[in-house]
Amino acid sequence: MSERKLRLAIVQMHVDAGNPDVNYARLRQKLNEAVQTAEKPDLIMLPEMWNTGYALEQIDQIADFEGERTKALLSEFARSHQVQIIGGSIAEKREGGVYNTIYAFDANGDVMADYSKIHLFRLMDEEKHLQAGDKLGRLEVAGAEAGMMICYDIRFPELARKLALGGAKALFVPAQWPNPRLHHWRTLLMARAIENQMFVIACNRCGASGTSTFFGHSLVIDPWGEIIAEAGEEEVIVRAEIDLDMVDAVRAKIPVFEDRRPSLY
Ligand SMILES: NC(=O)CCC(=O)C(=O)O
Repeated sequence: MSERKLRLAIVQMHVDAGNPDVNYARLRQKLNEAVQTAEKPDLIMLPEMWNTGYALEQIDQIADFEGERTKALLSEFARSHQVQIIGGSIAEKREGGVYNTIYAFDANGDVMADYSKIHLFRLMDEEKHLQAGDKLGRLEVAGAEAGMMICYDIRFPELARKLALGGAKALFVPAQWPNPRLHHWRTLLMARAIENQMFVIACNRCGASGTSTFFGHSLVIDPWGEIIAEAGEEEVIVRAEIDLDMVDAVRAKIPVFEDRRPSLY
């Protein structure tokens, strides 16, 4: 397989709000399922806040301290299976409060990047319980630049554009995006892919928590805006293969980045 190709395994799973022990056990099982294929994935991706769900009233007590429990599990799994992991996001407690943080691991189990959600979602009370991050999510996959955003972040096209201008060819988006906004989810993800001519790989949770239901529909979208893979509403490992060289081909065909007029806007 060429260096620019990536086999993806996207873990669309249920999350038990307020019950980290159940979620860590479920995740371990899902990771094992993700690598039980004839062709091993190069990269596994997880959904947003999979360790605690949106149990925000108790988040201070149950968030993972400095991500230690998560890093121990994901680093060991990445190393022993020689697979990269975009560790969804977790509720992470550190100095200053609780953050909604992605840790990404290379195939040696080392943390290659981290990103804490920078736009907190008021409709789910995030701003009352979480702290916003203050840096961009950049990493390298298959020898190419890539970016990370979390859920509500996709409503901010400037952020995806900034990552694309910085060289990102793929955007990873873990989410807990509930009903009834499936139309927004699919449309915004497709728009980010088309306008930035990049792959968008989005992992949503499924199942119900309290009065919220989550529709899943994890997606892999190519730089032309075509959907390569899409889940339904149930727990599933979505598998897809992408070739990052397609980004250069699409950008050459319609040279949006050359035609920009930043002096006017
Ligand atoms: N967890 C989130 O950020 C949810 C974002 C969302 O549902 C939206 O409509 O935006």
